[in-house]
Amino acid sequence: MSAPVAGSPDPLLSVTGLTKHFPVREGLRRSGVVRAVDGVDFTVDAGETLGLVGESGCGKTTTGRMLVRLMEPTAGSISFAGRNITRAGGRELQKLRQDLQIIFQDPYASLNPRHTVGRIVAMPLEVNGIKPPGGVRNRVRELLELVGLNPEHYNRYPHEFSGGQRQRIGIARALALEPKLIVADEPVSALDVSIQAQVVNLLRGLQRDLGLAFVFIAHDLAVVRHFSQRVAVMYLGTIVEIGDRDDLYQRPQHPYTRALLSAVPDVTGQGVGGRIRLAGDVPTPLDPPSGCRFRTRCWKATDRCATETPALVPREGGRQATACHHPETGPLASSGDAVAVPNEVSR
Ligand SMILES: Nc1ncnc2c1ncn2[C@@H]1O[C@H](COP(=O)(O)OP(=O)(O)OP(=O)(O)O)[C@@H](O)[C@H]1O
Repeated sequence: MSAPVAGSPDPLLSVTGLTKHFPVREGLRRSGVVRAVDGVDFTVDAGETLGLVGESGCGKTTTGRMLVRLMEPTAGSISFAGRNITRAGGRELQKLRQDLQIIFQDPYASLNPRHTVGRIVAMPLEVNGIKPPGGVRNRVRELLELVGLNPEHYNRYPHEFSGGQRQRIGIARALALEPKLIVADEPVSALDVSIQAQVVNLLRGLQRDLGLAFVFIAHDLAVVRHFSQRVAVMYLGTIVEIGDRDDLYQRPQHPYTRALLSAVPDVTGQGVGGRIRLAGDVPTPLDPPSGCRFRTRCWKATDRCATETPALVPREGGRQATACHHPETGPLASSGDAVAVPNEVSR
């Protein structure tokens, strides 16, 4: 297990060896385990955004849910504001839920259709017995305004709002308890592209004005780039690369990060980094490849990659860390990288 990398020595959130395995059963018999998250380490500073990116199924949502303790980790530890919260329960967990909030991908599914917007946003205050000085109603109106909604719409129902407005309602609810950190799980993926930028800008403004920290989960590297100071790239339950945003986008060292970046369209419709194309499907987390999990799709893989699991090694003066035996060193080409095909490596 490596130490958390590339953050400050006094982070708000620190995660070490975080693991979630889901048992798979056939009848009453346990037949295997889904290694959804398999020993991840990272830190988040107060007021900072860490972007968590990777393809579908790599363990982003599971990680996010463990952070806010909606899911129990199988192993590893989570510390928040200097306290180990991995097994917090009872009143400690209730207090923690005020500091740590989550915004979900599908705003509609997370809003009770039978409750008015006012009631939805007021709910966290009521559940926690918080009585704002000017009253709950005033505080809710303030929150609606803060997220760019009309406070006069207090008595409307979720179905009367557009997708972007519903996500704003979810954000207002998350802000009600004045949290220190918000896990935003694909908060714009379900929205029209034209609305995505508005919601991302709202979150950026809140981060700046309220000093909030975010773990911003997305599969889209372009979205993460606009919002994150640091970025962690996940593959099959592990972090393969983490670093300062500009370093990571300009000089990605892990072949997987390079491949992901080359698939991000730029304004010309070309990949920002050329034409690396990943071969094959993501292997199943029920039976991940030995050694480096990316090796079955990697064009640089050697026999060593099949036998030795690469650790997340700090590079670039500690600002970036990469789990790869054969990291790239140069900047990402602006265009024209060869289409990459993996070596024949046996599993
Ligand atoms: N309750 C569960 N039981 C069994 N397997 C699960 C469970 N929840 C998630 N998984 C599996 O764990 C792996 C990681 O899932 P997770 O939802 O965390 O990935 P993700 O990166 O967030 O994907 P997406 O972008 O599609 O949401 C997947 O293979 C998923 O099928």
